[in-house]
Amino acid sequence: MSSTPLLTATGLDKAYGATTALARASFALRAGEVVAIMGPSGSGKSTLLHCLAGIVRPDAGTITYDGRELTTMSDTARSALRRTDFGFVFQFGQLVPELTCVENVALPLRLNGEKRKAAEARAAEWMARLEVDDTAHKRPGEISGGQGQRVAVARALVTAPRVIFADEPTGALDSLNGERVMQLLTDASRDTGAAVVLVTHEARVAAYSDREIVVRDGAVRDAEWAA
Ligand SMILES: Nc1ncnc2c1ncn2[C@@H]1O[C@H](COP(=O)(O)OP(=O)(O)OP(=O)(O)O)[C@@H](O)[C@H]1O
Repeated sequence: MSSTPLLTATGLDKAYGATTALARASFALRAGEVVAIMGPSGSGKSTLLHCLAGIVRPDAGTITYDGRELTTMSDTARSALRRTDFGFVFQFGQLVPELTCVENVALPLRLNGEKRKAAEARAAEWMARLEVDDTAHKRPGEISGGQGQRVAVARALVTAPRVIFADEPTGALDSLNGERVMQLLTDASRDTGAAVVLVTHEARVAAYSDREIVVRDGAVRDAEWAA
């Protein structure tokens, strides 16, 4: 491959007690590409995503992001990196119920020290982009599931991350809403140059990616980066 990967994982092992979640899993992601992680239930997809995002520390193996070794970084340094360089979209319950939607979208900017007005102005731009500007002053409990996921995508994009990690982002949505979320997410990532790592078991969702990899029994089948 011509371009150097932005994020590389090599030989990841992870066990939870007697359960092996990852076994010599390897993965590489180029800047700006959209990759779908597929595979059977329990095969290790979410564990791989969480390791790549610096949320779970693998038992063995290395993860390099933009020249930095994630596995040996301090927890503080990894948290800082997650806030500045990564965005996250999960399946459920990720919005803070007490905050309005615009406050939720602005939250990552506020955590990075931005003033409320500027943060909410930028949040409002992303909400318009994701076609949920009408939910700005509602709370998450007052909007639909599809709107909630689009608010979550706006929140993931608001810090201009280089990588967005999405774990079953359409898993709780009907197919029409799911497709809309995927279209808006991938359009926005292509415009901003953010890479997307997406866990899904739905071929229809994976179809929005540039490339699919398959996890089986904790190992990755990745034709493109195979030695
Ligand atoms: N926190 C945990 N504690 C104990 N076991 C875990 C934990 N997280 C994952 N596992 C186990 O590790 C294996 C891999 O789980 P993982 O969630 O990564 O799979 P998955 O492919 O994402 O599954 P699914 O498609 O069902 O979400 C499974 O056997 C799972 O039960």
